[in-house]
Amino acid sequence: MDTTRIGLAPDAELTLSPRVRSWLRRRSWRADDWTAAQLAALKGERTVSVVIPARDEEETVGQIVRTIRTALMEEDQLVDDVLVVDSRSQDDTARVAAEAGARVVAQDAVLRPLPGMHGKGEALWKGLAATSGDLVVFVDGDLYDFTAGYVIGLLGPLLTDPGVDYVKGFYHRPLVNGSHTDADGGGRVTELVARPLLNMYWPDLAGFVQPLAGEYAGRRDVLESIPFVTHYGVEVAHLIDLLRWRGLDALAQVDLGMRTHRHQSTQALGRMAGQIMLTVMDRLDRSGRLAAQEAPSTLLAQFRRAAGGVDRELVVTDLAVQERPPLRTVRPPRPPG
Ligand SMILES: O=c1ccn([C@@H]2O[C@H](COP(=O)(O)OP(=O)(O)O)[C@@H](O)[C@H]2O)c(=O)[nH]1
Ligand SMILES: O=C(O)[C@@H](COP(=O)(O)O)O[C@H]1O[C@H](CO)[C@@H](O)[C@H](O)[C@H]1O
Repeated sequence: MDTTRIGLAPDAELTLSPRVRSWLRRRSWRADDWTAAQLAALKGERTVSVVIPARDEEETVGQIVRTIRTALMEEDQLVDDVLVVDSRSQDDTARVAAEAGARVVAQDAVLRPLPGMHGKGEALWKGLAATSGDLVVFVDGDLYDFTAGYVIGLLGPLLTDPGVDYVKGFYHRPLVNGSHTDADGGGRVTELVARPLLNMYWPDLAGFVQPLAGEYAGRRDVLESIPFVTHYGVEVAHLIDLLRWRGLDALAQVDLGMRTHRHQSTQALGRMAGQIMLTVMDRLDRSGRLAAQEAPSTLLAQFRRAAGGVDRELVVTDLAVQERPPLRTVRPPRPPG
C-alpha cells in the first residue's frame, strides 16, 4: 500500500515507466505503518539481527545501540541480536558499543583464515557472517537522529509480505555543515553519481528515493546468496544484482523520515563515487552491456520536497543531448594569423 505520498510535480512533462510507477505505489511504505509490538507478535519463530558497521564512530554508535536495545529488545522483543562490526577503528568504538550493550566483533577476526579485505562492504559481509538472524537489518553507525522506527520500518515489509526480500530506507537528507544546513543537500554521491547511472542503465530502479541508503534489511537466505562488493560499492551492487536475480517486486522501500549523519569530505566522496562507478561498470561488463550495444535511457527521475499534501514530488527530466559535428567539417579552418 503506498502511504508515502509521492506525487508527480505539477509541471512534469515526463514520468516513470508504468512498471516503475506501479512498483512505487505497491512497494513503498512508511515506518509508522507498523508498531514494534505488532511486528514482534508477527515475527513468530523468525529471528532478527541488526548489524552496524562502524569505523571510528565512538560519538554516535552508543546511542544507536542503546535505542535498539531499549525499544526493540527490552520493551518489545523485535530484535534478537545487535552486532557492531569494529572496522579497524582507531578510536573507542568497540568499548563504547560494548558498554551500550552490543556484541562487538573485529572485522578482521571474522572468518579469520580468509585474508582480510577492506571497507564498508567487507564490514557488512563479516557482520552477516557473524550473525544468524533470519532477517538482517543494516544500520550505519554515524547517525545523529536514529530512531527505533528505522528498524521497525525496514522489518515491516519483510515480516508482512513474503514476496519482499530486500527493503531500503529512504528519508530527507539534510547536509549539515557547521551552523549551515541545506535541507536536501545530503546524499551527494547519490544525486551526482548513483541515481543518474541507475536511471541510465537500470531504469527499473528509478523509483528508489535513496538507492545508496545505508539502512536496509533483507532475508538471510537472499543476503547470503549475493556478493558484497567491498568498500562503498556494496549498496549499488545489491540493487543491481537483486533486480537481476529476484526481480523488482522482491525489492521495497520505506520512508524513515529524516536522516542526518557525519558527512565525509568531498574528496572522500570522490573516492566513494569512483568505487560506485567501478562497480557499475563491472556489472555492465558482466551483462555484456559495456560495449553499449543498447543505448542507455536518457530519462532521470528525481525527487524534491513538496507541499500540498505530498511529502515529495517526482520530477523526470529528459537528459538527451545532441551533438554538433567538428567545426572544421562545417567551414574550412581559418588561415593562421
Ligand atoms: O571501511 C569502512 C567504511 C565505513 N564504515 C562504516 O559504514 C558506515 C557508512 O560509512 P560512511 O559514514 O563513511 O559513509 P557515508 O554515510 O558518509 O556515505 C559508517 O557507520 C562507517 O563507520 C565501516 O564500517 N568501514
Ligand atoms: O548517499 C550518499 O551520497 C553518500 C554520502 O552522503 P552525504 O552526501 O555525506 O550525505 O552516503 C551513502 O552512500 C554510501 C555508499 O553507498 C553508503 O555506504 C552510505 O551508508 C550512505 O550514507
